[in-house]
Amino acid sequence: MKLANPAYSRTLSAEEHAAGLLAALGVDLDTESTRRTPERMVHALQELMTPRAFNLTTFPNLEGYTELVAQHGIPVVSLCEHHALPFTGQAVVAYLPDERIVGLSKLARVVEMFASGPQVQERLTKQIASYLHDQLKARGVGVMIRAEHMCMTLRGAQAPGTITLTTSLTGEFRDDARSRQEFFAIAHEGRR
Ligand SMILES: Nc1nc2c(ncn2[C@@H]2O[C@H](COP(=O)(O)OP(=O)(O)OP(=O)(O)O)[C@@H](O)[C@H]2O)c(=O)[nH]1
Ligand SMILES: [Zn+2]
Repeated sequence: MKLANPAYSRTLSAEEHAAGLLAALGVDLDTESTRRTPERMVHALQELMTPRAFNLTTFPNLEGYTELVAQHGIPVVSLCEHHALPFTGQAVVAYLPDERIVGLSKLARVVEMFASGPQVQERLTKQIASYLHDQLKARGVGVMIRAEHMCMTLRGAQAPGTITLTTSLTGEFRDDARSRQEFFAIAHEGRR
């Protein structure tokens, strides 16, 4: 990862920037333990910002399954775009199939795809729902995320234990009161 900075006559590598940042904050980078810290820091951030590639495999809904399909406990690991600190939690993803059903593992992969990189929880939640709605041509998609933001539990407000809950509903989940109720009942049932 190269970061261009017009203030420099050449392009500094992300590693050099990391070393500069840590040194400016007073971290001694001249010990056996910290010598490779800038490199590790860049790799760690790259890991958090790079989603794994996958195919969104779907199958024909031959049985005409029309009820809700829901998955609980999908891990959410993302970076708050305001502080570049992690926020982590779990997602519930549900959809009402029409002509296609999705490979179940793909729900977790879609969450990872949008969670990778700087985010806000509201946008993440909405992106997952909109993407699945469009790709599956589902009758409805519901997403609920519960997450802890390190930027407000470890520092700043220092409010450990706070959990932020966001939801995004499309199609029948948004427009039909019964479907919406069913989504929320199922989403809260899986609460851990
Ligand atoms: N809406 C939303 N806000 C977020 C999210 N992640 C972090 N934030 C908030 O972004 C805000 C940034 O506010 P600032 O006042 O600029 O930052 P700050 O001075 O570090 O504020 P404190 O965190 O209150 O110490 C904070 O209130 C964070 O809690 C998110 O996913 N969604
Ligand atoms: Zn933050």
